[in-house]
Amino acid sequence: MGPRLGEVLETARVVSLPLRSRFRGLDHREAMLFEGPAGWTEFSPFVEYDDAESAAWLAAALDFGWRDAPAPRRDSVRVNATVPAVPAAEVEGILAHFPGCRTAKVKVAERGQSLADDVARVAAARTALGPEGRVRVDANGAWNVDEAEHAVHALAEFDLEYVEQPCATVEELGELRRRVKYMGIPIAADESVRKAEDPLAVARAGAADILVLKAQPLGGIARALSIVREAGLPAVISSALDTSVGISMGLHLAAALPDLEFDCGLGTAALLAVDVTDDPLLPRAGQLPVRRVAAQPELLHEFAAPPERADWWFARLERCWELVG
Ligand SMILES: O=C(O)CCC(=O)c1ccccc1C(=O)O
Ligand SMILES: [Mg+2]
Repeated sequence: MGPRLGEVLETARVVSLPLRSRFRGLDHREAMLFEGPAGWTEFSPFVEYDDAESAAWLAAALDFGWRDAPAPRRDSVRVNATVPAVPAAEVEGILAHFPGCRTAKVKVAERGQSLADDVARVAAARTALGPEGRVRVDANGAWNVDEAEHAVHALAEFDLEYVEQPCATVEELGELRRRVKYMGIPIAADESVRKAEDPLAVARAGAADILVLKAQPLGGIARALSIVREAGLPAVISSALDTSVGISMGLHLAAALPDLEFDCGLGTAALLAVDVTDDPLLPRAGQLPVRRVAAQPELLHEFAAPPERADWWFARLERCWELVG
């Protein structure tokens, strides 16, 4: 079945990849990569996540490295451009890294910024994409219900495709959804799925119209597929700012879904200044091909994390290994 720990340790490497712009307060992305019989795989919970939460990411990494992914139902996946909380003047430059993407996801509600910053950034994205483009926003749960309602009103003129995780809790999402329903702007749940004790609670409460799913935090492709099946809501598959190896895991999840009506947040390799392969999963003509990715030894070496960071990741791997069981 699964590997022995020694087998994982044999190929495991830790990288620290510079980002093109700050994202989630980061300017480098650390990730652990290792190779199983099914191919290269990625274990990259954010460094502040505790072991219990990170164990699901390890289960996903082991699943993708040691078991074949489900049969793909499509050979390419349309992706959105991901726009970090940059000044409006930088939006065009970001979008240029996502050639052919008709959809942009714009980060909003960044700490230290104002609603006017969000309005300017979203306006820039709408101007760049034109009236046929699709613009969605992601607040990562930062607004309370009143702030979210106010922001939705301020952003509605840019014709939003949906608002992702406007508030932190399922109750707040449900309340906001009732308040803005008349405007026809759907609510998507992200953290309320991937960080919740019960990922189906938000669907059961009728608090969201769309689920955003990430393969690693949900424990892998099979578990994410069963959440979609049981929730009965449309799904958007997204990355967690993974390397191209982790993106490939998300792509195989997106490719296995019976229905995929929204563009997926899997174009984020474009936010990295370097990757672990010289054939990265970068959007072309607004899409990614569904394929596996091999990490290249010379890039793993060139962008290796400092020794003390690698030691930290190996210790984390061993602690999470105990929890996965
Ligand atoms: O969905 C996307 O466009 C990219 C992924 C993304 O935004 C993201 C990346 C890392 C951590 C959290 C998130 C998020 O969707 O909140
Ligand atoms: Mg999100």
